[in-house]
Amino acid sequence: MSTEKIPPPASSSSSSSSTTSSHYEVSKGFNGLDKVLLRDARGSFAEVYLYGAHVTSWKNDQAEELLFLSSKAIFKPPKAIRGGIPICFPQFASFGTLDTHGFARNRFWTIDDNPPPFPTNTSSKAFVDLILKPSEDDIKIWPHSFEFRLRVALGPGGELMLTSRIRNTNTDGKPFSFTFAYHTYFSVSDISEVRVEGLETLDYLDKLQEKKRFTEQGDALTFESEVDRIYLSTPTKIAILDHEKKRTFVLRKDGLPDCVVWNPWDKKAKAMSDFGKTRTINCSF
Ligand SMILES: O=P(O)(O)OC[C@H]1O[C@@H](O)[C@H](O)[C@@H](O)[C@@H]1O
Repeated sequence: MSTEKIPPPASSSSSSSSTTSSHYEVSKGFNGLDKVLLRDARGSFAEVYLYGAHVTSWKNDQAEELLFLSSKAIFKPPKAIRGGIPICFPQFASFGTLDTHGFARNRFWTIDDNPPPFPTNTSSKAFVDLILKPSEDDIKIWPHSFEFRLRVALGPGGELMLTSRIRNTNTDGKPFSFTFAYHTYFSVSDISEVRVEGLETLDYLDKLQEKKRFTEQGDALTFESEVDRIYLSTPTKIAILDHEKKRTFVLRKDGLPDCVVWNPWDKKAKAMSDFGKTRTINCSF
């Protein structure tokens, strides 16, 4: 994910650290939960809670926050954090028997300082590798053994890069299938001023109409009421244009064909005790 923008001036913020590596710092966050801080040489920043491997902040080199994090977010297990980037695994939404969006977003992940090498080397100097393995209780509700490795990195231009590697470690060699999403909440100024480009002419399942299939007609997707759709077979590049902020989020993805666009609008947002406001657009892959 990256942004293109005409930036206003802003000050930078700092946070005290308790552990450091050459690539990240570990610090205490809300309710004493551990969080990892990433900073690059140009001043871009990301914050990742080990609870859920949840990215809760991504700032550009002007210290502008790019993700929405609800002011009412509850940083307390087993509740998932509202905003940022929840990881939905092994189930997206209610596509299965597990609780909505699976359990990875409300488990404690650990830092993996010795991950298997990546096929291509990234030039990032600010990154962290996290890992989740199922507990015995997890295996009772989802009977598969796995290793989920997530790398969160800041790219050379301050881009936020997430890479997931999921390995089947079932001892009997049994395959498993899963659904997965980065459930990113982007911070936008006024949702009525936002357009999403790259989804036009595509088919989508409308979750507000019993997942019926429709074809997107407009030049770009705009918002006038609640939207909750799964766009199918989407391109590798999608853009979110925020006219008021004069900012464009450019989303690039690989290996994740579908794209979920969700905005709860006022009524649904108010019904969620941990939501706060609706100036957000949720794009999940
Ligand atoms: O409240 P949760 O479990 O984080 O889910 C938030 C939303 O997640 C979206 O992906 C779903 O399409 C919505 O229907 C849902 O309300």
